[in-house]
Amino acid sequence: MPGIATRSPGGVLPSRGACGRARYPVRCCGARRALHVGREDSLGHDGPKGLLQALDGRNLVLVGLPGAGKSSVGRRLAAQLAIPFVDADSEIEKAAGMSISDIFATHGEAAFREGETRVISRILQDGPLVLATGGGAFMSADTRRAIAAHGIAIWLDAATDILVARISKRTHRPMFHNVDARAKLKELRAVRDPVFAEAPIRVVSSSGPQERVVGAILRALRQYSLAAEPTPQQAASQ
Ligand SMILES: Nc1ncnc2c1ncn2[C@@H]1O[C@H](COP(=O)(O)OP(=O)(O)OP(=O)(O)O)[C@@H](O)[C@H]1O
Ligand SMILES: O=C(O)C1=C[C@@H](O)[C@@H](O)[C@H](O)C1
Ligand SMILES: [Mg+2]
Repeated sequence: MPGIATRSPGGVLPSRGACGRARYPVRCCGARRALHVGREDSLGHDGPKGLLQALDGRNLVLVGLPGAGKSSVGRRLAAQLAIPFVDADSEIEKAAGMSISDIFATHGEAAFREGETRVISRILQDGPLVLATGGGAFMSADTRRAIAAHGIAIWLDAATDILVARISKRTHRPMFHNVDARAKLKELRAVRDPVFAEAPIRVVSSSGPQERVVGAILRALRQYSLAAEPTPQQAASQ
């Protein structure tokens, strides 16, 4: 789309390993680390530093339906980890110099999607950071590949009733203009959930304090990193 600039060319980014699962240097204190999973201190004994080390500079990329909490929970997650937070929708609006509603109205959805893929590809190169994607971003195979190469996709999922309640308080998403929010969400869910399910981590974005969802993400990340195979170097040092 004219007007949506990227600092780097779009397309698939150089891979650092298929989904990266087996390449995180994670087993720094071996199985003992598993004891920390599920405790109140979801960051574990060595706090954000240890988790970030385990993630090896990868971005944490929130995906999920509109209203799942990608932006609001993502901002809190980044604050806890003391890494930058970037919202892809806001970056697209900044790059285009207009709101998403205006992009849809002026250029159409296909042009928005092209711009979205390019902008996300560019942001992923600036990690480690927490990236909140737009609700439809993960549907792009190019974007999924770029996320797998540079980060970990975390599917924030929520019950339809919860999403409807959250969405009906907002007016800034063109997809929900003049339509029945529940029907639209069901339609989106049918198409998108099987694709969101490709994300290696799924966390339920329940109602209640957003900090609880952040805690659930941190525990899931720790579990995920614990499940990874140690690199040969780590195995040697254990
Ligand atoms: N866990 C939660 N508990 C209560 N309210 C929440 C929770 N998560 C998000 N919300 C609220 O739901 C609304 C939608 O959240 P948010 O904008 O973060 O969703 P999103 O996934 O970024 O949506 P979009 O794809 O449209 O950008 C906000 O008003 C936010 O405060
Ligand atoms: O679900 C979607 O397709 C969208 C969600 C928003 O985050 C925006 O990216 C845009 O409104 C499209
Ligand atoms: Mg958002």
